[in-house]
Amino acid sequence: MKRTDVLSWDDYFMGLAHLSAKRSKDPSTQVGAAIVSEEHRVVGIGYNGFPSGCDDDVYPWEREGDFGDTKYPYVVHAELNAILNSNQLCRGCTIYVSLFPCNECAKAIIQSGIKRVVYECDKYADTDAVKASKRMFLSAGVELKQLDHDVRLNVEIIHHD
Ligand SMILES: O=c1ccn([C@H]2C[C@H](O)[C@@H](COP(=O)(O)O)O2)c(=O)[nH]1
Ligand SMILES: [Zn+2]
Repeated sequence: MKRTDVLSWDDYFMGLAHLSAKRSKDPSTQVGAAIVSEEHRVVGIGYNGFPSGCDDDVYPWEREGDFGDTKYPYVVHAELNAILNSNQLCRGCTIYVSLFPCNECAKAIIQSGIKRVVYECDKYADTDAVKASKRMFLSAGVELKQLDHDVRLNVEIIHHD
């Protein structure tokens, strides 16, 4: 008899987004994103981190201070990295993202033709950035779906002798 208690597509791809987030060096918020086609093929994945060539031991991870001394002007968001890393057009795709996209990511998501956003955490829902995102997604007809549960990953690395 076949197994039936398998991961749903949504949990499977949210799990992939979480796996990607595990690459993030951001000490406070690690975000992962996975773009998936209508045929359930992975088109791109990403996490939040500094651009290539910008050494993450040199650039700041601070949240507060002068703007240029914080991470904010430098970090590439997970969603944008997933779009930039994509191996085909994102038109009609779904993006799975562990944190609701900010307004800058929302613009990139809409312009790349992504039609659906599946997300988990919405901890910045009260910010102007996320309010602007939701406004743009609504105008652009992008479907939003928040998972009603969290996908947890326990990745264990077992070293051989
Ligand atoms: O749409 C988004 C919004 C934020 N991020 C990244 C950018 C930062 O690295 C963190 C947020 O850091 P806080 O310390 O929680 O302010 O999340 C993203 O990848 N995508
Ligand atoms: Zn963003």
